[in-house]
Amino acid sequence: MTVQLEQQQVLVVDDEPGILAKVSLLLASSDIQQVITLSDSREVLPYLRENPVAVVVVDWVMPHVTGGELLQRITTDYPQIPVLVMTAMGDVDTAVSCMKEGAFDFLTKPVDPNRLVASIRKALQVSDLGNQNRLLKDYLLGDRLRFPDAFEGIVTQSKKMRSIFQYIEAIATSRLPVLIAGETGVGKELLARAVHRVSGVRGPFISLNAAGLDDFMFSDTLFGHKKGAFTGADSQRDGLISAAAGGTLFLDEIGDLNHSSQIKLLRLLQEREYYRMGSDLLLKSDARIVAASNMDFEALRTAGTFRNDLYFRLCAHEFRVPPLRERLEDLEPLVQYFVASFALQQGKPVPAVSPNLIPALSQCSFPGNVRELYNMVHHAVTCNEGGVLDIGDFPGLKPAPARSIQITPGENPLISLFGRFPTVVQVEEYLIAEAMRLTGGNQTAAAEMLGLARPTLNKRLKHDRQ
Ligand SMILES: Nc1ncnc2c1ncn2[C@@H]1O[C@H](COP(=O)(O)OP(=O)(O)OP(=O)(O)O)[C@@H](O)[C@H]1O
Repeated sequence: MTVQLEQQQVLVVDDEPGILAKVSLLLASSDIQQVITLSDSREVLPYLRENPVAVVVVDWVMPHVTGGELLQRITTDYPQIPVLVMTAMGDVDTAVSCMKEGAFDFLTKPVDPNRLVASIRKALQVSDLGNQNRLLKDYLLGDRLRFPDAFEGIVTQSKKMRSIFQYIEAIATSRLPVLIAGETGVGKELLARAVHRVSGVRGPFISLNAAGLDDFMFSDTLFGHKKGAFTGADSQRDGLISAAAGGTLFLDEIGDLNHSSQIKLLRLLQEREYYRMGSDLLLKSDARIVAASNMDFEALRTAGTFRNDLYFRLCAHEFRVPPLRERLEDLEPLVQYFVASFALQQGKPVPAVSPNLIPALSQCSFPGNVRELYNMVHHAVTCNEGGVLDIGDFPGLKPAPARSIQITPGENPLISLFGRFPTVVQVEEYLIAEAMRLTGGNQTAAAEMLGLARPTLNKRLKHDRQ
């Protein structure tokens, strides 16, 4: 769950544009890419309200809002953001007062480039660690979600699923791709929609299923084409990537993508740029990519059918949705939810669910996962007329075998002793009788052996004699 350095924004504030340009260049050449500069200190607080900034570097002396005032506001309102202060006044008093106010570091102008880069790197690490700590704390503190509405319609009681919800919240502000793995029908698309909702982007959620698309179909559907690009291209097509502007592009069945399409997708992910078919005009995309597949990527990569570089681009954030058979605690709430919604759709009273049904369903392996259960319940509710949904409403479903424990006498000393597995009362009686026998009837010694008070043993013996 690490927050990648690539996405961590460094905000540099100085009223001298020349210094801002120098610092940007220095940081870019030191592989710190996400640098935002502001020369008007009045814009800093509004910017922080809207953007996930990891580190702030401020000049101490600035018109309008001074570095000191900013430092105070940031350390109060955003205690998780380390603030580095730069100042031309290398005096001890300023250094002491800004460190007292909670600055992360203090750098004297002209700033030594190596020292500045080293200090920002350290601050980024601290910020990243802070993020992880907060996430971990949230996780340990329990089940709380910050955006429960985003997960509405995903029915679950599974801890594994709740951890996925928390992971989705943790990566919400990142714009890096997300890869969702899991068998068919586990709910990958539902979770992709949750990623979209939690991230709060304004654009739409656009879905493209890559299964069975050849390179031409994939390119045309995703990137669109220019009018006249090929026979039959009577008008321009914008493509789904254009439709997903400012939103999320969900690429389903990504493991099916052929080699040429993989290269085009890789370019889109690396450069955030693409061409419509038949056009030389380079277009930009800001859509967030969420991809899903029910295939085993390790096997695909080993077999050479899926490019390693594309995989590593896609899996900046990655999670696996467990199959239904690994979260059987979800069976009952899902059945109840589907029964109620299908009955409502069909204008029927909601049938009761027989207590035998869930144990019987628990025997199924559900290769089609929640989708398979959905279809089974749909069929059962449609056919049911008795008002109670039972095993008979599910073709081929067998009752769960009665729970009987077979123990052979040789395997268990209790069975050898009692002839069958004894009850608690039988064991108590046996223990008391044995203690009395071994102590020659001495109740005090027997009570001690049994861990009982003597009056208790006495009472038990009297009771047994009655
Ligand atoms: N936890 C859930 N609560 C309610 N409905 C669910 C849940 N999980 C899955 N479903 C339903 O099951 C069906 C399959 O879900 P979805 O399409 O998200 O699965 P998928 O993993 O994307 O499948 P595929 O790999 O075949 O594309 C949908 O009708 C979805 O609404």
